[in-house]
Amino acid sequence: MSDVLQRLAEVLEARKSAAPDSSYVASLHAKGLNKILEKVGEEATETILAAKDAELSGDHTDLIYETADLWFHSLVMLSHLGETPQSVLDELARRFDLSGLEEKASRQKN
Ligand SMILES: N=c1c2ncn([C@@H]3O[C@H](COP(=O)(O)OP(=O)(O)OP(=O)(O)O)[C@@H](O)[C@H]3O)c2ncn1[C@@H]1O[C@H](COP(=O)(O)O)[C@@H](O)[C@H]1O
Repeated sequence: MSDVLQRLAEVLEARKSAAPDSSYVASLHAKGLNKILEKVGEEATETILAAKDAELSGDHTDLIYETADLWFHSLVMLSHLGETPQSVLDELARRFDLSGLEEKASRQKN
């Protein structure tokens, strides 16, 4: 796993037992899954709008910023449910390996 994801996952985990008023992530955990999902939804919408603007303007600053917000809140959601970013990376790796094998098999057929 990327070092940043690993370190961030550790902080998010620690925030689960922190006092709600001590940090933003602790306050999200205290408010519960619905609040976290609301934030994921909001950030997804903001990312879509930023992508549309990026295409028109060629400026990707907001696109990167909003995507970071979306990834971050998705990580809080995973952490709240007892999951880790490593599980998602493993799934992506599994699909990547699978598609690599399919590509090889189709090359062998031709
Ligand atoms: N990466 C982030 C991160 N990205 C975004 N955010 C917060 O996510 C929120 C984004 O929501 P919005 O854009 O809707 O802003 P808002 O209006 O302030 O949010 P709401 O009042 O609507 O909830 C902002 O408050 C940002 O500060 C983050 N907060 C924390 N982190 C990381 O999480 C770690 C733990 O954070 P704390 O729990 O705050 O210590 C930090 O060390 C950072 O590494």
